[in-house]
Amino acid sequence: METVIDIINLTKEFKGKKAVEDVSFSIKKGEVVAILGPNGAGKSTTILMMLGLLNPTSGKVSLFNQQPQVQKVRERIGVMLQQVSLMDALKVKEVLALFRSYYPSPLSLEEMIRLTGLGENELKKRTEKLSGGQKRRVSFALAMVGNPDLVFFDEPTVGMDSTARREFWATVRQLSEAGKTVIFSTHYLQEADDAATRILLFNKGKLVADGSPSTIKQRLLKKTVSFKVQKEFPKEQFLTMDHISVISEEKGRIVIQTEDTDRVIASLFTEGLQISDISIDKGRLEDAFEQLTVEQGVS
Ligand SMILES: Nc1ncnc2c1ncn2[C@@H]1O[C@H](COP(=O)(O)OP(=O)(O)OP(=O)(O)O)[C@@H](O)[C@H]1O
Repeated sequence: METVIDIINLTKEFKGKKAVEDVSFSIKKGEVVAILGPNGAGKSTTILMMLGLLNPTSGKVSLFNQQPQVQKVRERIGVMLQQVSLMDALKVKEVLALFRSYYPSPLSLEEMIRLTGLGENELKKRTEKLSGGQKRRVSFALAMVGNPDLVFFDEPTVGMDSTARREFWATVRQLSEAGKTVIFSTHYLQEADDAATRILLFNKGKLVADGSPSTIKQRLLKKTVSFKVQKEFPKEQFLTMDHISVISEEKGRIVIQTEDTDRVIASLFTEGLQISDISIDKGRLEDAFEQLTVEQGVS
């Protein structure tokens, strides 16, 4: 599959402070990639360098095997940023027509409407009369106007209601199926889990995890088996088992952290221990995210 983005040892310093440090990854055609991380993690700085809007201190970015500033590359990129600024005096339809005129082979107006769900009503409105959610729809349409092969969405669903969100992600899926590459940043972890084929997790300027949502979850979620015991629990013996990482006692229950809850249950029964009130907790993505961004350095 064609490589769309190649980032090699990318570093950005602001006044000697590293905002992005030695980040490398590549993205292939058709991937839907979520860029996640807490405030100040380096997401925006990385995206701005990918777009060629900020020069790296060191390292290299290439889009479609060329520098991001090259005009032919720019024509293949669509961007929707957080701050939507539209030309106030114009109607939505006029703004769309104006932007269409900038591109060599733009989408038809009908196609833009179909993709973004803009209604006749909204098209006739002046942009300053739009609600926040409607403005984002227009901004989405403008990102798509040049029929781009690569699209960047910065926190795309902020201000959208749940229906608009669902529609937006359904459209993103269609775009990916049509071979477009999509990169988005979000603070909604569930959204990254649902919509992305891959998650890049940033923390303190570094890329701390890179993988499919399920791989990341599998590696990071704290899965536990907990239960009550009649007699003393043979902790030392269980800690020697390779599928068990931590054993603790909480509120009169033994809690075993593990990557494989099935094997823990099997081991408990093989040992013939008298246990009761077993509970299995598969962990939550939100917690995994917290854990990862607190504990640094998981890669
Ligand atoms: N133009 C700038 N000048 C100085 N420091 C900057 C500049 N832009 C970003 N930084 C710093 O670089 C670090 C990374 O910022 P960045 O905006 O990339 O983070 P982010 O992950 O996008 O955060 P958020 O989720 O809050 O948007 C922060 O410490 C920030 O203060």
